[in-house]
Amino acid sequence: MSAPVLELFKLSKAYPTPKGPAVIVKEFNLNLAPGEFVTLIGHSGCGKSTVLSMVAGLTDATDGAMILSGRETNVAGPDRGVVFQSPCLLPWMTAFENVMLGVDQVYFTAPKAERRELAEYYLSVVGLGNAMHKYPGELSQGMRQRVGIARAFALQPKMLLLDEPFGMLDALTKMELQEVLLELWRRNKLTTLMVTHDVDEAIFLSDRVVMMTDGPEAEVGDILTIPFERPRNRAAVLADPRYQEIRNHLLTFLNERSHIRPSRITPPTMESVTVPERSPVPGGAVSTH
Ligand SMILES: Nc1ncnc2c1ncn2[C@@H]1O[C@H](COP(=O)(O)OP(=O)(O)OP(=O)(O)O)[C@@H](O)[C@H]1O
Repeated sequence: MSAPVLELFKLSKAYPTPKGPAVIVKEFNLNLAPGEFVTLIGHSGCGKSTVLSMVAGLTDATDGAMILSGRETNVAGPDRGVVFQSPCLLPWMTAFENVMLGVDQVYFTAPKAERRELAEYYLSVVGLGNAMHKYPGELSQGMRQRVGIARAFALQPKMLLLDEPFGMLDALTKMELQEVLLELWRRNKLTTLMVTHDVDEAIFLSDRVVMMTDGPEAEVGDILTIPFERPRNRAAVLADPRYQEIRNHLLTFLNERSHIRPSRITPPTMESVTVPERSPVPGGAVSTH
């Protein structure tokens, strides 16, 4: 088996408070294999974004280690493309210019024509072939998020990090952009870590879904492997009898088991880096909010 692209070992984050440190995430362990698509789900405020932000190098870990492609790191870099809920585009620049901003910085030694080609290619792939010279104010929210996705892919990072990228979109646009993301991910084989509140989105997109325990001191509570073949067809996935079982497993965790801390049951050792994967069990509700 190939070496993991990302290894998180006992990653922890605490914020100072007048009453002492507030430990948000404690000893978070996870490995991502090359090209793997992993989603993080958990209750609101449990620390999902904190984990993603530490992986992005935007938040310092208080403890633990993060190894990216075999090297320990704790700073941000163009090897990780990040997409947030809102793409934060510069309003005085066109979609193309917004994408070029990052491309010019990362590939400053490449000829201008190649850099333009890169930006144009990814803007076309996300469906903005005819709108790339429009300003953010002239684009819908879904189109702006397409720019955000194109911008992340155009940097050709080693990893893609997504923090609820479709959280502000209507259901139809969300489904369209999930397909766009999956197609880009398939073509680029990018190792991806995504935070979502949407259980169905997690199932449709992921190879594995990581369930976080409730905060404070949130950790990996359970991991479920999603067995559906790729490329995935939404209708076929929804019609698969395993779909409801998987969904129920995730919802049962969120409703009944997210307060249970595996590390307090099993002493934290190197072995606990790989949380045992459980078979689906019945249960049920809708999202992690
Ligand atoms: N700079 C900070 N200082 C103190 N506490 C913080 C800071 N940033 C985040 N927190 C706390 O860390 C906890 C986890 O926040 P985080 O945004 O990671 O959760 P989340 O699971 O992504 O939430 P949501 O699903 O609602 O987006 C929250 O209780 C939050 O208040």
